This record gives sequence, C-alpha cells and structure tokens, in this order.
Amino acid sequence: MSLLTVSGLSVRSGPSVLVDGVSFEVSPGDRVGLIGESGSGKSLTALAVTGLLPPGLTATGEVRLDGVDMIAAPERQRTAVRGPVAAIVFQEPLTALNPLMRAGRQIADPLRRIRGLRGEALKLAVRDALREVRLDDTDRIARSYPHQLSGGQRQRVAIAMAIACRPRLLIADEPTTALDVTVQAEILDLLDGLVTRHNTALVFITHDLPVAARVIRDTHVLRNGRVVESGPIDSLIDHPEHPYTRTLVDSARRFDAALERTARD
Ligand SMILES: Nc1ncnc2c1ncn2[C@@H]1O[C@H](COP(=O)(O)OP(=O)(O)OP(=O)(O)O)[C@@H](O)[C@H]1O
Repeated sequence: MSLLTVSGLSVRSGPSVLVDGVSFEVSPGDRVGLIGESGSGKSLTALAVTGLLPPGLTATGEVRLDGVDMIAAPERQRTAVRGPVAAIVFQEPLTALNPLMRAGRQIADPLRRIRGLRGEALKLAVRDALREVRLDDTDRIARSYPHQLSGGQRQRVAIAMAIACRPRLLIADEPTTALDVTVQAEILDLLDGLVTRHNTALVFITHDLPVAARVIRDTHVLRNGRVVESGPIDSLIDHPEHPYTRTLVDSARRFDAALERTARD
C-alpha cells in the first residue's frame, strides 16, 4: 500500500500557479527523488505534502499521507501524522533548530512529545539519537547551542531530530547543498545508512543529479512546477527523454569531465 499518494497537486499564490498538477507515489521503503532547478516547485511540493505551506498559498488536488488527506483534513489530524509518519530535513539546518536552545533539548522535544519519554529513558534516547547520526561526543554536542556547532554537526542534529521518532517517511530537501563537498558526502552516507537500517521511505529533493543518483532509485524531474519526466534514475541518466532532463544530464557530464581534467592537470 502506498504511504504517500500525491495526485494532481497544484499550489497557487493568487493567480500564479507554482506547482502544476504534480502526481507521484511513495511506498514504504521507497527512495524517490524530486529533481529540478531552483524555483521548479520542489520545496513547495514537500511543504504541501506535510501540510506546511506558508500562509497565502493554497493547494488543490489530493495528497494522502498514511491515509490522511493533507490538504483538506483539519490541522489536528495533519499534525498527528507529522513526526510519527513524516519528517523533513531542510537545506539550512538553522531553519529547523532553535538558536536559543541546546541541541540535546531540541532532540529531546519530539522524543518527549511523541514517544512520551521522560527522565533517564529520555536522556538515553537523546544519547542514542546523537550516536545514530555519528555525533559520538554526545555530552558536549547535547550541551551546545547551534552556533557552537559546525554546519555538518548542525545538519546531523537536525537529522537526529527528524528521525528521533522513527518516521516512516523522511523528506530531505537539499540536505547537503549548504555544506562543503566532504561534509556533503558524509551526510549522504549517513542518510543512506539510516534509511536502509530503519527501512524508512525517502523523498530526496535536489537540483543536483549526481547527488540524487547516490541515494535514490526512482525520480521525477520537475520544471516550472510540472513533472516533465519520471523513471528509475539510472535509465533517466542513460536515456533522458525530455529536453530538460537531457540538459541536466549534459551539465552533470560536463562538470564530471571538467573535474577529471583538473585532477589530471
Ligand atoms: N511563499 C511564497 N509565496 C509566493 N511564491 C512563492 C512562495 N514560496 C515559493 N514561491 C515561488 O514558487 C516557485 C517554486 O518555489 P520552490 O521553493 O518550491 O522551488 P524549488 O524548486 O524548491 O527551488 P529552490 O531549490 O530554490 O528552493 C518559485 O517561483 C518561488 O519563487
């Protein structure tokens, strides 16, 4: 059974159509990519899926997350599926983190609210969550405020918060774009390992085809708010059909070739 069904989703701001009839499905354990250039509607799709669209934007069509209608259901029901069913990791970890709260307390918050943990059990769960994202210096990290952590450490804390309650779907919206290349690779490995270990479905949003190819299997290519091509990422790279997908593949190839030339020089 599908964990997430998106059918004819459109998002509008007044008369402008920002997401235009997007449809896709995610079953338990799937890894699905939403790929497209900046402004193609990836983030708004992710926000509509979780019922978190900013004020002023309206969604139409159908979004069912674990059976809950994320467009029409009352806010109470939509909130109830966030956390236990679907969690988001954003490009900029500071979006998810409270600058005035120590990292440990921020991870404790969903564990207390959703899993009902208290006292020693809560402390142990925070430590486990930090170890799970490979922040082994758990006491120091838990006591730190976000500004005392590196960008990579902050993203790991944000991931720990997102997965603390074992959501069945993790939406990662450009989770490595703000990080330097080595840290990017570490975070991708981490996400890959976590979703494999817990059989979490993953929706991975990126403008970067090679990054997507490392973690996902099926993908949808978005342009100007529409899905222009869908399929397994390997066949999309080998035989892109839509001209826009071809542009993405060609620019990734040119970038690779340039890297090789630099390495040879
Ligand atoms: N709150 C808003 N009000 C009006 N327009 C918006 C709002 N948020 C986004 N948009 C517009 O909707 C379109 C899609 O935005 P979206 O953020 O989904 O793109 P994206 O593909 O995720 O790009 P990026 O990677 O740059 O975030 C863009 O043209 C953007 O300017």
